[in-house]
Amino acid sequence: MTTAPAAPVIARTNGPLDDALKQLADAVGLLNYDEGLHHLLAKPRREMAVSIPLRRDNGTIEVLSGYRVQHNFSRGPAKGGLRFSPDVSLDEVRALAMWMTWKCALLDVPYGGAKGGVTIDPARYSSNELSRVTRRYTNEILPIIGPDVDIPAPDIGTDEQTMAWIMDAYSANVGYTVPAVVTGKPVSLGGSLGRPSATSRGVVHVALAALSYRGIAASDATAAVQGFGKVGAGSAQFLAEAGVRVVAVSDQYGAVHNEFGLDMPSLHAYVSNTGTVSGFAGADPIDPNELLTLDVDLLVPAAVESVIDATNAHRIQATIVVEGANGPTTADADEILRERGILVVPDILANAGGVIVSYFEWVQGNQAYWWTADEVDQRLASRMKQGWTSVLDMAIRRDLTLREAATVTAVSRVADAHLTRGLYP
Ligand SMILES: NC(=O)c1ccc[n+]([C@@H]2O[C@H](COP(=O)([O-])OP(=O)(O)OC[C@H]3O[C@@H](n4cnc5c(N)ncnc54)[C@H](OP(=O)(O)O)[C@@H]3O)[C@@H](O)[C@H]2O)c1
Ligand SMILES: N[C@@H](CCC(=O)O)C(=O)O
Repeated sequence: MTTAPAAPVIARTNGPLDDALKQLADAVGLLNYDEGLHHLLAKPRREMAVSIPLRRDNGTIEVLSGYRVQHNFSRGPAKGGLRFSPDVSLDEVRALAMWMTWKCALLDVPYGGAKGGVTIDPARYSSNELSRVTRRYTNEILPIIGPDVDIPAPDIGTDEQTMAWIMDAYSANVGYTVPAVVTGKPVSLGGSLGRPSATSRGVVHVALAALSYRGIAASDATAAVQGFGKVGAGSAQFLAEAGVRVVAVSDQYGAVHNEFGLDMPSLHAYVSNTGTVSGFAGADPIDPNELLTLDVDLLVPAAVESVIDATNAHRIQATIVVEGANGPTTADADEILRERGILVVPDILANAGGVIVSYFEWVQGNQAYWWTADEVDQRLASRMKQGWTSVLDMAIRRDLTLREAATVTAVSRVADAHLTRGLYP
């Protein structure tokens, strides 16, 4: 068993579901949809809540809570990550599932939206315990997942290994090997090259486009990145490779700052869950809450929901916020940032790189030829740039924020699918 980490220092507000519903209501208003269609788009199509009994390595028994919410599958199988975090609740998973629907529709990936979660702090459990939790969770949600039904992928607290366990548990149950039941699995089991870095690369593609739109050269730009996991660490690294001066990064327990730019080659020396962020030569520790309000050109929240809220939105100094995380900006804060002229590149566009390459992985399973890492990166870049251009064009044409333009585009595609299929009640 791993050592218990120190208590997190960043406070979170609740209410991602309220934020997701508010964004949908705004889009429905702009699209002039009736109440019935609004209701259809707001309500998840299917939800499952499960209990997960776990015998711990020390012999004691715990019963954990798990969820899988399929918000929509009008455009294809449900799709979305599985989160292991102590903050997981049914409402959080509902919000995340809805955002997956809009993300897939916006980037024209032929999936609906889903999300799963287990209320657990993975840092406090051994790998064997996490394997048992994942396998039992998979067995419980087995009736509603499958390669053409709902396809999980990594999210907070889960990774390639978690996907391998899901694939194994699912395959053992059905009696044959089903790689396409998950994406984000190891390459040795049919995973795609470039999937681990896809979300971060996508974040950086749109971040560079947003900097250019605001007339800021990458080589003159500074950035701060909150969260140093699968999305945040890669974002910091790829921004630095593009010439951006990354002056601060943080994780759940600490943050470091260097006004001359963090020494990214030492990035891999970084150690998480130690109570401090380490491994950055010449960097000073700062309060992680301060990272969000640093005077930088670009802020990339890449950790959890609701970190930019009404209490700190007035103090954000960045010119551009690129949402690497899902739901990092509350609805109240969004309004404040809009009034202050801060450009917010919304999550459903900014962090779509992961699900785009998940789709490549899912499709490649049936192909004779598998794309090289360079081919994956090129295809990803082209879809992200296309997504950025179409959202920006619509925002300018209709005088909308980027979030409104993105949500309106996505919601109208999902509504069209419902109406064309004749699912409208
Ligand atoms: N993975 C994907 O493919 C993907 C794709 C699209 C969007 N996303 C979204 O991106 C975000 C991050 O996901 P991830 O996959 O990078 O997860 P991850 O690998 O588990 O990393 C999460 C990071 O956030 C930090 N963190 C957690 N709680 C925090 C808090 N309260 N304040 C500040 N930092 C905190 C963690 O710190 P510790 O290391 O100290 O725990 C860790 O550095 C989530 O919103 C996720 O939904 C992920
Ligand atoms: N969890 C990721 C990836 C989803 C996927 O690849 O299915 C997201 O929020 O977009």
